[in-house]
Amino acid sequence: MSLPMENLNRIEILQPKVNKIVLQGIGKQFKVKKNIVTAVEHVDLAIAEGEFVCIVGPSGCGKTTLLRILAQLEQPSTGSMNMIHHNVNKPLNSMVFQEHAVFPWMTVKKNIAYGLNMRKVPKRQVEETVNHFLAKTGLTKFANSYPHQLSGGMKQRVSVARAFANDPEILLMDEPFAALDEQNRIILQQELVRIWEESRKTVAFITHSIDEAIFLADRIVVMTAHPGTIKCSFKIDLPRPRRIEEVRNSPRFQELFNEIWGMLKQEVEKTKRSEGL
Ligand SMILES: Nc1ncnc2c1ncn2[C@@H]1O[C@H](COP(=O)(O)OP(=O)(O)OP(=O)(O)O)[C@@H](O)[C@H]1O
Repeated sequence: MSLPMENLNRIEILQPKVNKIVLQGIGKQFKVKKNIVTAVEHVDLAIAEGEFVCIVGPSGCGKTTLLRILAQLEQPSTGSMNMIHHNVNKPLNSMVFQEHAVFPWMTVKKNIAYGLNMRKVPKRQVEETVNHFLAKTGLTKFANSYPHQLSGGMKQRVSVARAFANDPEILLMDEPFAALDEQNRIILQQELVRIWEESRKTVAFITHSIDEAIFLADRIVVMTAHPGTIKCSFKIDLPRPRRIEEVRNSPRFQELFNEIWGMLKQEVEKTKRSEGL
């Protein structure tokens, strides 16, 4: 069931969970030569502690801009953002990008350990954590390899392992599997779900794929066409732990897909019209 914007806040207040992230009236404008481009406007969004939220929306609607605001890489032009940071000795957030942003001069092991070493975590703990996430992402055999010796899917695994090993309170993921072939994408989605179900970190994950969003998320937020704002939100009431075959074969998956696509399609069509297509 889609939730119109006016019901969103009321429902979020009724949720017993604590909000980890609260965005109110967020807007972002960029100056391009003499013009002003409004990337996002009037974004009201709350993400609960431990919630996995996927954000979908038509191309150019401002998803990445919103994620960069959450990562504090971009300053909003309007509105306010509050994030609860429980343990200041750990990072508030880590970001995983579409293109595997790994350090080419470091081995897989060193890449995964990077954030922990920067925080001067004791060596033994670094070793344990790195070995744990090497195993979780199937990279143990490649611990001493360099990124150029790995496939695209394996490099993206390194990025995911590094983000989890860093142990942030919030994970921000910008289409992390978009550049992968379908088989690798499915395997990484399944691995991500498995790792996340153990840690239950707060996640904001951008994707163009409704299938991927339904499989991963507790809630899917649909954005409008450019300039992007929040259109509606869908609770994904599929049981966990999730297995991709079971999810895709369930009648509920089809229902959710149709409802979400119904909402998203209108925005994609608006985008096409505005581009004169
Ligand atoms: N640094 C910038 N300077 C100027 N304009 C920008 C900048 N970053 C984003 N924009 C503009 O803001 C709008 C939203 O861009 P953004 O990349 O956030 O969208 P998106 O939904 O992530 O797109 P896509 O799905 O295609 O990746 C676009 O019109 C884009 O051109």
